[in-house]
Amino acid sequence: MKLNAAVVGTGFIGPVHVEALKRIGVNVKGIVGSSPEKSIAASEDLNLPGRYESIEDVLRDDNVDVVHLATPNKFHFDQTKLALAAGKHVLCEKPLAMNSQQSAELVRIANESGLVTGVAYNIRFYPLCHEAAARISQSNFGETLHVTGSYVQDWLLKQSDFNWRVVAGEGGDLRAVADIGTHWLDLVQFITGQSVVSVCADLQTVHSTRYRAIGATLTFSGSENATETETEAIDINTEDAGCILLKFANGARGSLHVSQTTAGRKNCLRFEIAGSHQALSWNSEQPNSLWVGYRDRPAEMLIRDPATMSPSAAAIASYPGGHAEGFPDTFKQLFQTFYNYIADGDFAAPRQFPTFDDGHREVMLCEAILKSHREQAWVDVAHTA
Ligand SMILES: NC(=O)C1=CN([C@@H]2O[C@H](COP(=O)(O)OP(=O)(O)OC[C@H]3O[C@@H](n4cnc5c(N)ncnc54)[C@H](OP(=O)(O)O)[C@@H]3O)[C@@H](O)[C@H]2O)C=CC1
Ligand SMILES: O=C1CO[C@H](CO)[C@@H](O)[C@@H]1O
Repeated sequence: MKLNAAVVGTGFIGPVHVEALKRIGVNVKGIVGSSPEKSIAASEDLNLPGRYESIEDVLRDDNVDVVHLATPNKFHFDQTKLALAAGKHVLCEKPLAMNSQQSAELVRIANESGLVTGVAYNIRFYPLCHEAAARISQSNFGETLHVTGSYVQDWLLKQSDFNWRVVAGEGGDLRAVADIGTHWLDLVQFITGQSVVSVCADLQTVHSTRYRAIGATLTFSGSENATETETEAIDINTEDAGCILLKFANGARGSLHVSQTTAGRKNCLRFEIAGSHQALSWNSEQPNSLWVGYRDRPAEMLIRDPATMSPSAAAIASYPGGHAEGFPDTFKQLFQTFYNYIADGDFAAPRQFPTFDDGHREVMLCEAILKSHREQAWVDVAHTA
């Protein structure tokens, strides 16, 4: 079954979606941005056939089966509702919504619609992250004891670095945690099969004022690339960094450090998961190797290779060992899993991709983290819709 897609959002990640969809043979009909001119220019740049001027144009097109939402966070709720009302399957970028009232409503509407919905927690789709999940589910790993790690970047280090994410009204009340910490939290819960049930957070705003270049800069473009020198001062109420203690459902303990102000760390997610017999450690900047630690024999470095990995990990690796796969491949593998599910047509089957339920749980987790920081106390994570 050949499916047709359209992408909303022409900035950093929208074109990544387009590229990944083309690689798996999905027919991408067009892309839309914030204005008719930008929408048409982006479709032309990406060699897409459609000339949509707005999301409404996309939703009117009966030939579009799936809509990808790659817009700033504050648009996800309304755009998802519109797309579902128009009968489109939806793959939404993270975080699913700005708050848990919104994300709960999206779960409800999605369930009632009978359509297929997912959230782009792409990091799960590094093959060695699936391998870690497969190994932890086996008895020789033992019980999960501790889960530690970090997600750190440097693109918001300078006071002159600016992006819509730093403004609460655009990205949400939580920023570094909701923008990148949420990937780590989704990932370790996916790998361990254990939910985070309680959190104790301490967050830090490094720059309580930032300077926005008049003529805004795009994600990852760097303040030095801003074309205008004139700036305006903006008060910032969102966190640049934070530390969070974690309790998992099985009693395991953990800690996460998140920062968008760590010089030299470009986009670095690390985890170490200690079990009662083994430990596993992985770094997104060297994603093709997974460290496996033992008490009574030398540690191993497992190299991404479909010939030696577990079946679930081999299934999402397209290239033989030694042929590095990375960030763009994670979107390809996520989308392949999502589109295969739609094409198979059995929507009662288990979903092997991040769902709106997962996205909603992440939003509730973020809210617990913010509450914990504000109260300077442990907070239990709500688990109801
Ligand atoms: N899974 C992942 O690894 C990643 C996920 N993300 C997520 O993707 C989303 C987008 O982030 P990113 O690409 O970095 O952001 P950018 O700011 O780079 O791009 C957002 C784009 O959306 C466009 N836009 C704004 N409003 C609308 C609208 N109403 N309708 C259609 N388009 C609109 C913007 O247009 P204009 O340029 O005119 O402002 C811009 O081109 C966020 O939710 C983010 O969290 C982001 C990066 C990586
Ligand atoms: O989801 C995300 C992951 O990484 C980006 C960089 O690649 C982020 O900043 C972003 O929003």
